[in-house]
Amino acid sequence: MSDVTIDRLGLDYGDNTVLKDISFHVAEGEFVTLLGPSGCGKTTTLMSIAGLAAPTRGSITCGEVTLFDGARRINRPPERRDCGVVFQSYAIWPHMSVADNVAYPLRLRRRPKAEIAAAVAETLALVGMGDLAERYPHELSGGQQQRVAMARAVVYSPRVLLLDEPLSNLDAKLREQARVWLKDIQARLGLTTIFVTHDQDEALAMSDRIVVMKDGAIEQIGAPEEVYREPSSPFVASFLGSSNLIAGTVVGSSGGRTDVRIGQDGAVLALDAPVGAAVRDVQLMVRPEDVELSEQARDRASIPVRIESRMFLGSHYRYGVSHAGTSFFVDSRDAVAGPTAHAHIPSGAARVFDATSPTTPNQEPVRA
Ligand SMILES: Nc1ncnc2c1ncn2[C@@H]1O[C@H](COP(=O)(O)OP(=O)(O)OP(=O)(O)O)[C@@H](O)[C@H]1O
Repeated sequence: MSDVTIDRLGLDYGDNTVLKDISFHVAEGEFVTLLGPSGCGKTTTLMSIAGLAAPTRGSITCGEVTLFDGARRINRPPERRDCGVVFQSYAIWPHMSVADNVAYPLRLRRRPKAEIAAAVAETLALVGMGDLAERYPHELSGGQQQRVAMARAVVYSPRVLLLDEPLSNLDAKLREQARVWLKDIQARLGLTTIFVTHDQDEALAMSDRIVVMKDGAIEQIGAPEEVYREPSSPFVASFLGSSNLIAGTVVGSSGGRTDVRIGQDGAVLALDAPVGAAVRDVQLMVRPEDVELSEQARDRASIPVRIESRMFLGSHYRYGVSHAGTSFFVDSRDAVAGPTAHAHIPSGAARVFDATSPTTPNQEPVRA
């Protein structure tokens, strides 16, 4: 088995607690992404698994093998962890040819020459670099160097693949192509993979599950659709995709439905979202793409808005609108003339968060 279990992993640099006892599990063959803003501890988590950072407490296991256990003082050296690592910088040897770079992990493991030659040829073919085996890194493009780094990481069939922002040095177009081939190789080899990025699009596009991190703690773990559509906190909502966070006041609730007034004196929205009995001040999370904008009022739930700004984003327009002193964004495929219009927020489109409770790790949305 090559599943990975992180159990209450903590890491301090002096007084600075960088990992706050985090726990998650990566199933065999699964592609899990650590996503979060700069400094939240993604790389430290990955490097702890690789054996290149020193956790203070907790444990890391891969299948039956304990890689690290603070209480039992177990700390396997990196070369005995069987983890293939690809760094943002690629870290391929400049003085070695492509073939020698890829052969390097096998030579370290003292594999027979014929086996090395066969594995290098097979792996270079896998990453589409078969014709460039004799080139040196300075004779390669960034995308090709990245393929060499990937080939070197997978050539010895590691139990786990650890990827630290491997696509971030590529330009936008190459990056999109690289997502596809990297995911394809991972799936073909069935490699248990942990991927670090701060790019939400990359995380949504590639992952089986996403671990959203903030300040050394886990905010939410779930499938891409789940963390996008059902964020557990305003932080997750605003980190993944565009979100409006609209201040409101609960003016009534019953049977899983809640009436929320926008701002102090705006319209009242009837929402399919339960809230706790004592909750009054709330934040509504609504995605711009879920709000509809029309020139005429459609029904009683239509909200009159003033159009404050308009951006053309290719596939749609993004309008900045205001209603009773509250501003939010609305996406619309069609141009709307303005200066006034009507916004329609479907009853199921908003998530309701208690505005008075701090955003704590793993916080669930407000429930009845
Ligand atoms: N060797 C170190 N000594 C002291 N503090 C460190 C060390 N390495 C990392 N840190 C701190 O640990 C925190 C987490 O860093 P880490 O690199 O894991 O974040 P990250 O989420 O990967 O960020 P980024 O996306 O910018 O790489 C940061 O506050 C960083 O300054």
